[in-house]
Amino acid sequence: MKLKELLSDESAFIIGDENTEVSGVSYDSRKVGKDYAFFALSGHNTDGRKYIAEAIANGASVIITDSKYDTNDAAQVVVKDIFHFMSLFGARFYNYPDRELNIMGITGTNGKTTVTYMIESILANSGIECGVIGTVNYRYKSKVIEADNTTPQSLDIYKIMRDISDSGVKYLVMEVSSHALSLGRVYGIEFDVVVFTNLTREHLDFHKNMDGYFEAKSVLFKELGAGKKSNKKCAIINIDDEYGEKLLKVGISAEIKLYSAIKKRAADFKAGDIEIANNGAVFNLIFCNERARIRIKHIGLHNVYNALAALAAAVCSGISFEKAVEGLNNSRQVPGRLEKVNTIGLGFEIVVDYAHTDDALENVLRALKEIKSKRIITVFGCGGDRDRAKRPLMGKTAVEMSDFVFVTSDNSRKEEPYQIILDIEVGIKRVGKKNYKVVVDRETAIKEAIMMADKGDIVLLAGKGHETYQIASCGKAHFSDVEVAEKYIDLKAKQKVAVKQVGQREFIF
Ligand SMILES: CC(=O)N[C@H]1[C@@H](OP(=O)(O)OP(=O)(O)OC[C@H]2O[C@@H](n3ccc(=O)[nH]c3=O)[C@H](O)[C@@H]2O)O[C@H](CO)[C@@H](O)[C@@H]1O[C@H](C)C(=O)N[C@@H](C)C(=O)N[C@H](CCC(=O)O)C(=O)O
Ligand SMILES: Nc1ncnc2c1ncn2[C@@H]1O[C@H](COP(=O)(O)OP(=O)(O)OP(=O)(O)O)[C@@H](O)[C@H]1O
Repeated sequence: MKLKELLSDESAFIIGDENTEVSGVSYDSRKVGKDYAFFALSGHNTDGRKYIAEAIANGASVIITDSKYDTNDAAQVVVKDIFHFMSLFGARFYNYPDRELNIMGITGTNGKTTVTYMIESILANSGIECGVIGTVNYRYKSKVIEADNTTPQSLDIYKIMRDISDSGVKYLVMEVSSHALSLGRVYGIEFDVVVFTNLTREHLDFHKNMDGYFEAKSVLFKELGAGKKSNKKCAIINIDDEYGEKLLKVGISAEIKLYSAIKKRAADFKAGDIEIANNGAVFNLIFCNERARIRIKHIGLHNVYNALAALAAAVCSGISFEKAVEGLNNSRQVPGRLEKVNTIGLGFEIVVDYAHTDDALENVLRALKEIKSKRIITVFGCGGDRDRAKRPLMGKTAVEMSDFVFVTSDNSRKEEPYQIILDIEVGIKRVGKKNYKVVVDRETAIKEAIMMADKGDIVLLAGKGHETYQIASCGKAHFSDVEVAEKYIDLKAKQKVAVKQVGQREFIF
């Protein structure tokens, strides 16, 4: 493909031959091959411009930058907004795979992953295969790609979309993070259905304030309908959330469908008569003249909202209400979201959940409180190099809604774990609670929680969910809450047997 075929009417200043051949695209010099176009992105750790020489040495024929670079060894395109330009370039390089797919984009602070899994189950129930891009992984057919980001860079999205479409799959369900929206990772992608789940405090290290965070999310809705696809587009909004209401005012030029559960709002998809049990939730779902009793295996009111969002997205994508209901009722467990660990008959429960905001923690603890348990023992920490302000809020929520809390580490990254815990303790001390213990090492904290647990208790391991790693200043090491829990469940079971045996012997002699 010639460079000039990949350029369009965006403002771009070309230095060199526009007939230069382009055989690949990359924003990472280490992945550049012969005749690649290299995008020199300014990053948060380093500047891609520093790697231009390496990219050229690896075979780059074109360099794309946002300020002129001194070289005669490759053609150069100087652009104003490199992230937007990269997305449009990717669309042309991969020949607009988004136009061949029915794409659902899910955004919001919490629930994105769960909703994508529910939609995947609904589609599967209708015999429809779909690709999924999200926090847990990127997958289609039998292919599973490890996820570095919830929403990857535009070039990666276009590459995956091309592969998905070429494999014969027609649907894509994608989580769209606020970072992706701010950094142009989905710029120009032609979505068919977009969903807003909720907006609560998160990522304010990046967005500065809630207005900035909301602005980022609203981009997905403002841009819906732009592009070449002629089919009807649909925006699905949780109207029980105050930011859902705000979203209605941003100017959406597509059909809007609202969903509501507890607040008696006028909505297209409504849940009523909600019953939360310890094995799931049951509720009535009403859409136009249709009504169904839904039984999902996911506990908690927040999952009723997720189910409404998923069903609405599926129906707006052409799935019949009846089939969507059937699929929802059969939707599978989401890895690391209220995932139960087998406690081999010890009489208490262990639940692993990805809650890493105060709102998510509150929702999960509320869901667990609805299941009649003796005590709730929570293990949690907060991530390093990320939004500091949520730490005391999570501390407060944890001690107020649990019987006992182990405050520990969770991806401390370059920060000192104990420093993060001190921030958490600020919130705990503010409410004067003493029902907690600091155990910096996460494995030890999980062990202590399991050893403390007794019949009828629930141990919540919050924050890491599906993750199989722990990131600290020394690097990334394998770590899984589920595996660690299983290890100490096993130990506790063995100790119990040993105690029993000792007891029996004492009885015999
Ligand atoms: C803050 C942020 O968005 N960072 C993303 C960004 O990395 P960065 O800016 O740190 O990149 P950098 O290391 O400074 O490098 C700058 C440029 O030089 C290039 N480079 C670098 C080294 C080299 O040898 N050669 C080379 O060409 C890099 O490829 C890059 O293009 O570009 C990377 C490649 O695409 C992303 O993986 C990375 O996400 C990091 C891992 C991250 O943690 N991002 C978070 C904040 C994020 O985006 N999260 C949201 C979800 C949030 C949520 O809802 O929970 C997400 O969508 O994932
Ligand atoms: N609709 C919801 N409202 C509030 N909290 C929720 C909701 N759904 C899930 N949660 C909580 O948020 C956690 C993350 O859920 P999920 O992974 O589905 O959301 P997400 O938006 O994909 O999050 P992330 O972007 O951090 O990956 C869950 O483990 C649960 O604690």
